Amino acid sequence: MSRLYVGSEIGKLNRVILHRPQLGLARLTPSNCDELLFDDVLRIGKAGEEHDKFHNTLVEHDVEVFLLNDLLAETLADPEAKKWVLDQQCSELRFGATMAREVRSYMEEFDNRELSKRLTGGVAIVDIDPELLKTTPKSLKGHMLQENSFVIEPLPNHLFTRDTSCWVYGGVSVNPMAKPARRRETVHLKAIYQFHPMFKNGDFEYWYGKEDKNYEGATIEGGDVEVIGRGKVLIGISERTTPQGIEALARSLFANGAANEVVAVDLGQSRAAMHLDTVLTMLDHDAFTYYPAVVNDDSRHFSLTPGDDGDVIVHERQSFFKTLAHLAGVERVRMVPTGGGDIFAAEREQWNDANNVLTIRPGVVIGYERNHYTIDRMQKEGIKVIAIPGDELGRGRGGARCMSCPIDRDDI
Ligand SMILES: NC(=O)NCCC[C@H](N)C(=O)O
Repeated sequence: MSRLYVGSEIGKLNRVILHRPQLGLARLTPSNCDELLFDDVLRIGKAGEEHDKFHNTLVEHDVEVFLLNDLLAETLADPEAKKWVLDQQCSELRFGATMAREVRSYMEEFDNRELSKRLTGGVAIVDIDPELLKTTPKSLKGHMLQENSFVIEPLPNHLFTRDTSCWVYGGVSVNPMAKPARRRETVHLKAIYQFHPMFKNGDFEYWYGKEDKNYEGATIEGGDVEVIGRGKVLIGISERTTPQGIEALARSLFANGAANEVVAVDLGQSRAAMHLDTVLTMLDHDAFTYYPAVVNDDSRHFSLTPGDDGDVIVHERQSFFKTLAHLAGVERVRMVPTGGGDIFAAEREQWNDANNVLTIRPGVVIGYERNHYTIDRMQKEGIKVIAIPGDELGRGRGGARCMSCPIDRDDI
């Protein structure tokens, strides 16, 4: 059984989960893309090519890649897993009893590969039979469907595998997502981790999100969670990750002795800086890239440490850069800011995920080639940047770090 363990942000990256988006992107239109958290419609073929380039770059650098649709299809081969996934995705609460039956029997006809594709890419009313549901006298929802309605909503943000689940040391958090457009993604990751042969008997813990319950406001998204190493974890308080979510994850990590300190940093609430990794990412033992307009030495931040009886002790700290040095276990940190032209260049490059690079070993990162000012600055600090195209993929507002979920990474 291969190791399931993520010991750091920058140690040698061994295995990741990616999602190559196709059908999900084909469903994006100008009228639904806002709701689906994309800023535009994409050129699907081009986005696929860019993703292949990212995938191949990882393989060339000795990283083993697993694709979400393959893992999900293999998971669905287990009848218990298939039943569980369909119970979740075709529930009566979602459709009403009659329509739930119709949708379920439609989905059950697919082979596992096609079912995986449809669960992630969505099913539109026109894919089934528009007449069938409209004329079902017992389904009120059926009567209300329009020609462009979805029966199973597409999940184009599965592209950002970092967010839906995140591995922290010897376990995983299957994340309760903040935005309705992403909540169903978690069902697929839960199914994979519970039933897929690679994970089913794996030696790992569940830190958070495993129970089938409403987590209300206690949301976490993996883009906010950075595993610094040496038992330290840095988490953004953001548009997506709440203080109560962080506290719950910290308690669970501490209860198991998996972490000894969690630092939570306030990022405010904005779409541009929706996750910590859109404004701050670790590049090397002592180097981070950051977007100073959102996160800087004055950022409000708190240290959570284990207290008595399972409680956490919270204390506010001063000087965020000193805290980063403390977390990284170094004397001082080198901070590489976004951009390098003027303030406009910095804002443009942050928007295009200049800070959202994927470190594959200390001092070596993968990032979008378009962010040349930030790349230049990183190179001047001795960081090796492997540039990939991302003009289409970037319209979903995520870069290489967001598009990868490490499941095996070395300690530092
Ligand atoms: N970690 C990240 O920053 N992930 C990017 C997520 C982008 C996606 N369109 C979203 O809004 O959730």
